Amino acid sequence: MLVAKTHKSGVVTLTLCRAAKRNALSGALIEALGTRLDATRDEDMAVLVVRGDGDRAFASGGDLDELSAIRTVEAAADMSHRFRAVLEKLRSFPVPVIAALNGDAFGGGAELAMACDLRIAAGHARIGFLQGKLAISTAWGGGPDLFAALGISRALRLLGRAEILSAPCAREWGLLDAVADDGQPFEAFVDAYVAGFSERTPDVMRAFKALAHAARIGAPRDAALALETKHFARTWADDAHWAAVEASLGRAGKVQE
Ligand SMILES: CC[C@@H](C(=O)O)C(=O)SCCNC(=O)CCNC(=O)[C@H](O)C(C)(C)COP(=O)(O)OP(=O)(O)OC[C@H]1O[C@@H](n2cnc3c(N)ncnc32)[C@H](O)[C@@H]1OP(=O)(O)O
Repeated sequence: MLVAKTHKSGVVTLTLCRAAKRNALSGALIEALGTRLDATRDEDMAVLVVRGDGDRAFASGGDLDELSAIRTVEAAADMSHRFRAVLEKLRSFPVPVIAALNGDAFGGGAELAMACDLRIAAGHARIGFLQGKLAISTAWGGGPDLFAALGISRALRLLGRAEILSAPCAREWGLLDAVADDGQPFEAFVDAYVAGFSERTPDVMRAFKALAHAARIGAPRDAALALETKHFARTWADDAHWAAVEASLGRAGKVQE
């Protein structure tokens, strides 16, 4: 199995299972990821986690052995479109997607991480857009994602110098939202981080993701506002909202006594 799936308390986790090749993104692995994403998008969940198997790599990029068969401009463009289409499934996934970097995210692996909405990492993980070193540019939407996340100057620096950032540095730059403490087991770190999201109802997380996606694609303000109203009205009228209001008033009452 190339992409394993677990579902626990509102959290679906997809794991890239190619640790012997540092989760290098072969055509088969990318296709399996796309299939899993399609089969998962309507499940009842608050958040999706994507991670790699093992502790060396989240994903070491495109499979360099396999991709070496691609030698023409047309075939390269075709590969770029096919792989990017799968990463688009993450960008437009109906709930927030968290990339949990169990190890290095290099090249296309960094693009995969950027296609997710949030990134967290083990302390030893690194992020590197190494494409320039291989005399290529980004291919799967990671370039635009990186400029949006870091701004022109820092994104150009990372790409142009093919710099590798340590997890603490990537956190300082805002590429990572959280980094595991020294000695903290990775699974416990991920569970604790994700719990903050999985406490929310799936509908609320779908609403927030819709806004996040609108922001990512630079949707016109009118469209973003229409989305906001649509999701807000739905969540407002839902029983979960009124149960939360009751619970909140009950707590407030106790404080006043
Ligand atoms: C269009 C593609 C482009 C993009 O989308 O932008 C790319 O992604 S290009 C790829 C960019 N990535 C890299 O250049 C990273 C290459 N890998 C490494 O630097 C290292 O492997 C590592 C990730 C730092 C891990 O190092 P280590 O733990 O020491 O493992 P090994 O180096 O010994 O590798 C083990 C095993 O895995 C194979 N491997 C690793 N990465 C790839 C890869 N990207 N493609 C294919 N195979 C990969 C490596 O060859 C070893 O195989 P065996 O020798 O058979 O054990």
